[in-house]
Amino acid sequence: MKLLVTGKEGQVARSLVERASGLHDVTVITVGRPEMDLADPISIQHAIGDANVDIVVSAAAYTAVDQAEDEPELAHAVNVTGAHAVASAAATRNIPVIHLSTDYVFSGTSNALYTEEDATDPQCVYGRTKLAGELAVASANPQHVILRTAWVYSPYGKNFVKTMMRLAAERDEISVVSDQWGNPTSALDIADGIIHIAERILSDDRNAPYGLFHLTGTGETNWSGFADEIMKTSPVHGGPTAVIRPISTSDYPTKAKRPANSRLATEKLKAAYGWKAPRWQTSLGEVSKRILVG
Ligand SMILES: NC(=O)C1=CN([C@@H]2O[C@H](COP(=O)(O)OP(=O)(O)OC[C@H]3O[C@@H](n4cnc5c(N)ncnc54)[C@H](O)[C@@H]3O)[C@@H](O)[C@H]2O)C=CC1
Repeated sequence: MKLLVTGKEGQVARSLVERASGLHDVTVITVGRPEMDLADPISIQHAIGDANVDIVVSAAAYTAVDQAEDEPELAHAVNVTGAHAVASAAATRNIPVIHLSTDYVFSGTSNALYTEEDATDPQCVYGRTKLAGELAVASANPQHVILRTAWVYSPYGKNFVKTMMRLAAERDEISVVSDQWGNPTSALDIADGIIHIAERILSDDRNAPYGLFHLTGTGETNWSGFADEIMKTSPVHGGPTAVIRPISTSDYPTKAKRPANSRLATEKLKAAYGWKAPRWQTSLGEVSKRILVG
């Protein structure tokens, strides 16, 4: 099986390359800037048209949540027009697309886990562009699996786990918000899930269940609880630790509004594809070790 993944340096793209390298029957090729720019639809046509692949994984996105408030046009060009062009280029070649989306499509005012059927109401530019991107992908390519994920971390790129470890090396105490709830998700688990889904799509002769699914780490916490767990696992692998001080969102203002609750229900994915991510604490242990020990 050959996968084409957008974004060369992204957490999910690099995790897919890593996981595929351990499998003899999965090849991953990545395309990204400068030759493939999501803001340039012609470059997308070239990148996907030239590749002979089984599945396209649309993982690249404008992911700077706060910066998007100042650059709504660019965020829209990448997350909506670009995502549409990727899905459409794949559709022209009869290739299914697996597209990544976000928990930030929800307002966060519900206290329950959000299902795929729940009403969306994004509160920030990033969330609005990712929601419009979902609709654009679905309309461009009937063979689509859209995966909403959340709170992504990995050994690669910039993420919350690495930020907490850096801050712990610099200070004794770190203030972290405790009133935003969600599901920490390892990009390595996302990669495993994507490979599982892609194999199913191909083995079912492309009659696999298409549509919208939630894929996150199993279990939930708030950012302060996530930080606490990082501070527990870090010293196990010789890393720094610090005291985590819970604060409220009002004490840590950000440009983009985040949902207070964006915990996602993942039963639909489990029922359709028989796949579920490990508990988030288990995956965090693996990633912490990778960051600290290699
Ligand atoms: N990081 C997170 O916490 C979350 C991510 N997601 C979604 O999951 C997917 C994967 O996220 P990550 O791997 O964490 O993202 P990332 O931020 O690590 O990587 C994004 C990639 O997109 C590329 N990119 C950005 N603009 C581009 C452009 N104009 N043309 C070509 N490439 C461009 C970047 O160069 C980078 O390689 C994205 O669709 C994101 O929206 C969803 C929920 C949470």
